[in-house]
Amino acid sequence: MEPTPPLIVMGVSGSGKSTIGAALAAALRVEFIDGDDLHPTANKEKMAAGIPLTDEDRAPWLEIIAERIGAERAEDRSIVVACSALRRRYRDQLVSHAPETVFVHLAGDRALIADRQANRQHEYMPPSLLDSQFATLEPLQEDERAVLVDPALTPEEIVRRVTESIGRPAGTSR
Ligand SMILES: Nc1ncnc2c1ncn2[C@@H]1O[C@H](COP(=O)(O)OP(=O)(O)OP(=O)(O)O)[C@@H](O)[C@H]1O
Ligand SMILES: O=C(O)[C@H](O)[C@@H](O)[C@H](O)[C@H](O)CO
Repeated sequence: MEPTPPLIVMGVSGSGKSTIGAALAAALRVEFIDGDDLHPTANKEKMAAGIPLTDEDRAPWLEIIAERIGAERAEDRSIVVACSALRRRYRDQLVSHAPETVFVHLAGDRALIADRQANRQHEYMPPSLLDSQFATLEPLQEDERAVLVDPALTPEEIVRRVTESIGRPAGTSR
């Protein structure tokens, strides 16, 4: 079997990246890292103040994540990462050290995601930034390795679909 590719669980704020990323990593028995935890403090403060990040704000953060994926690959290890990855150029940067990486896009209905955001606590991300998240989101393109899933499904069903589509049904680690 080919090794499990790195996975980046992407989507707007509140789409379920942290929840699904952790569940996928557990199913695949690989490490999980949450991009939320890797933002510089200045980025967190900006978002907490209700100001969307710019390309310049995101670039160093994306680089940290890209290098981390590359470091795992150099050790022949897969990884699951939760990262918004909203724009094509961000995604290209994220996979620059591991082009076999597969994006899992939690492509959801705005009303569902707004409802979930309203019912959770977040360290720094206010629901008011959801519009800018959707405005920034660029759909995956045909030449990107990706699996699209609806975040309205249960986490168990999402994990089942993703692991099947990458040829790694849950529990069959590399
Ligand atoms: N498939 C699902 N079914 C039901 N509830 C879900 C599902 N996925 C996530 N949730 C819930 O939706 C809320 C948002 O999920 P989560 O925090 O994982 O999203 P996120 O994309 O990581 O958000 P952010 O990027 O803002 O940190 C949480 O309360 C979580 O428990
Ligand atoms: O690119 C971005 O705008 C950010 O990564 C946001 O998406 C948040 O960090 C994350 O979703 C937590 O709410």
